[in-house]
Amino acid sequence: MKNTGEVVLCIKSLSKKFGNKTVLNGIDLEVYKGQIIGYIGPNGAGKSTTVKIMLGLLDGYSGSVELFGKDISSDNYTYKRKIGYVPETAELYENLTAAEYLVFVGELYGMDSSIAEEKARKLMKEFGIEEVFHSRISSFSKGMKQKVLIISSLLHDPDLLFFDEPLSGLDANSVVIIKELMTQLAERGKTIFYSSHIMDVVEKISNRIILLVNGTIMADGSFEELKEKSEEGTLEEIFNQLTGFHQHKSIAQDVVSIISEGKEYESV
Ligand SMILES: Nc1ncnc2c1ncn2[C@@H]1O[C@H](COP(=O)(O)OP(=O)(O)OP(=O)(O)O)[C@@H](O)[C@H]1O
Repeated sequence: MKNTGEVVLCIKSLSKKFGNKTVLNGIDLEVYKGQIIGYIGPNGAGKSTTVKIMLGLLDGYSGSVELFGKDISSDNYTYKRKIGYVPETAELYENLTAAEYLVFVGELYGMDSSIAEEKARKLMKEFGIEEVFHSRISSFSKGMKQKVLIISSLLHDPDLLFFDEPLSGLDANSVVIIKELMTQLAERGKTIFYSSHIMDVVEKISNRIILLVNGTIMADGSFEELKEKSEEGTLEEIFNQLTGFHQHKSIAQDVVSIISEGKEYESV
């Protein structure tokens, strides 16, 4: 996909092994300011591994990763202040209150604590959870924890956002807010790397979709471009076609018959 905008992220020949297993196999990628990248692929394809490398959480890779024009291996982590991250599974400090946690995260990003607290309170209000600002996170529902996580990724106004299944546990109203939020942030020049298995959301909000299979980029383009090439209707169908998966009916049938096997034994 061609774009003449400012390059925010540049990956060259990125490979990563865990033991003998090659998880990323020579990835080349340029991402431009204001893009919403739908980063998709089967379980175990290497999506989280790529994101963790870009965040400086994983090393021992080959190739190069540049964020905001600087190689992350030679930068002294100042680039991290421009990044927001919602991990797929997060360890929140649940003994802290939301206020304590968000101020702590804000300070990690170099924010003044009173500014972080004020912004955090306002954002909690927007997400409808202001009344639990001073409650311990351990008492929150899954969706409330997810909202705190999303707020913690946005508090410092990052330029690049990594969202790994950010809608997990959110109710339908909140999902609409986050989708709209992503669109508006991208319009303001923020770049969003959005990793998800919910294909209809990826299809609607991404202006570029990257499909990773076995550590290799198998498709890269707008939804319309992928649709044209694969001659399929929805992103879910394109995904199944490009990953060569057509056995959903027979697998479901096998599962149903395995489940009913126990019943035959019982009735004997
Ligand atoms: N720390 C690790 N040690 C060994 N193997 C790992 C480690 N982290 C990931 N892997 C392996 O690397 C492969 C890619 O994992 P990764 O988490 O990047 O996949 P993913 O595309 O994010 O998958 P999912 O959609 O299931 O979240 C998997 O086979 C996984 O088992």
